Amino acid sequence: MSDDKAVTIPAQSTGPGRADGEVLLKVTGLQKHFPIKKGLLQRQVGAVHAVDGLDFEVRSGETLGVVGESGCGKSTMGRLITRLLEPTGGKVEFQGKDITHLGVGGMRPLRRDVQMIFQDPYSSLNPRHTIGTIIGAPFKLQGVTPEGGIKKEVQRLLSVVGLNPEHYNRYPHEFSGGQRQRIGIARALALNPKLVVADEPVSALDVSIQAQVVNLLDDLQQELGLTYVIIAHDLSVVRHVSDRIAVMYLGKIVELADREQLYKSPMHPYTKALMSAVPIPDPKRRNAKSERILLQGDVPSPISPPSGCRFHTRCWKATQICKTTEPKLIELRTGQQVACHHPENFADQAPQDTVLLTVAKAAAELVADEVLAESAETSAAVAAEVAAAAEPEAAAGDASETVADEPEAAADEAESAESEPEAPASEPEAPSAETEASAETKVTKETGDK
Ligand SMILES: Nc1ncnc2c1ncn2[C@@H]1O[C@H](COP(=O)(O)OP(=O)(O)OP(=O)(O)O)[C@@H](O)[C@H]1O
Repeated sequence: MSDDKAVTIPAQSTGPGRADGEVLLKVTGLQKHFPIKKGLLQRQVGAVHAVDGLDFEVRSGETLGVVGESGCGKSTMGRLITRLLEPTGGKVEFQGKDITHLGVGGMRPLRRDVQMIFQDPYSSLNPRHTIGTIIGAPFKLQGVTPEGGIKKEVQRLLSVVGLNPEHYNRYPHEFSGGQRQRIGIARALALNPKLVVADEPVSALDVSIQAQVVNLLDDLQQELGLTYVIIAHDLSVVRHVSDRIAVMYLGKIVELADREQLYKSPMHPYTKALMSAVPIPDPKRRNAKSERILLQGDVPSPISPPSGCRFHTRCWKATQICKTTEPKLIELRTGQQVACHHPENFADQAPQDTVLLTVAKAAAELVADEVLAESAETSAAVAAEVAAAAEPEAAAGDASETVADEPEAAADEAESAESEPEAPASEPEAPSAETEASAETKVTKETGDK
């Protein structure tokens, strides 16, 4: 989908309890490493860490949006949970049943319950088959005869997805892109599935058609009680249809939050960067906090992902701990999990670590001053709130002290993003010039090796 074109999709209905259903799908430590082989003997010389330890749940009736840049492992994740791919590690449970390593035979009954809609409506439909044959194929594969026969059921499905049932005998090339995607949706719905995984369902379509297909998916969810995992490379589509959103970066989930919370106060810097790239269609809001965050360089190779936090090579907040220690995905706020040492809109998780890496300073140059200042301000305000809530008594006595301390630390942070690193605000004593210089040299040397 083009970045400069905004998709105007009205906010979708969020029925009561839509996200409160039973857990339909549970994924634990899910991994997929594609081996890289070389030579005559086809020895394995490495692996593409496409999906590298995912943990999440999908509840009945909800829509989980999964976003991330190209190559971060979204499609692989989709194929793993629909069991089109065999995981390297971890566990996939569907309705409490472990389906991680089920064979073709074991998966057959489950194929009815879990369906996938593919990105490209041009290549995912066999051009030699009529749409009647295409949509009717799942019945034949499963040996199911619907009431009234396959033809009648296929015609019913055609009208459900907004196509003319009379077109049963036409071929895919006789339909437009949007209509072909409707055919793909009808095929996915044939066996009345519980979970539908849609991999970039609208990104191959014309912008004007995208909203129609998204609305169709939403209507079908209301009518048929479907559960969706919708994969997209940016937030402009999933923001309107998802109850929760998982943000992926290099094979990992870096943030998983309720839609509202993610938009109101994203915590991972990468989420913030992705959100800044979403065009704002409302002209009144065009100038409001819409500073675009440009990310430095490309996504690193999933063959040898960066150490620690994988985003540290492009993050404007990265410090030494980000390079050495992988942050765990933890629930910092109810309904919002994040894997970050220095989250936005929340108290710093590693406040002692304030010296920015050289790469972070380079990344900060691509981020508008306003964004850096706002980031420092909100983080400081939240930190003060958290401190006050944690120690109400102490806060009552030392309120002025606590509040006065935090913005200073934050101001240091903003400053250090632009200038040479300052002495860490929380250190009891400023480190000597020598210590500071050696820290900087070490960082420069290490990052120079990249
Ligand atoms: N069959 C495969 N063999 C080897 N590497 C693969 C295979 N499939 C995917 N990959 C690699 O795994 C990584 C993740 O790919 P994946 O398609 O899941 O990402 P994505 O986020 O869906 O990207 P896109 O939006 O471009 O499809 C990429 O580096 C890709 O090259």
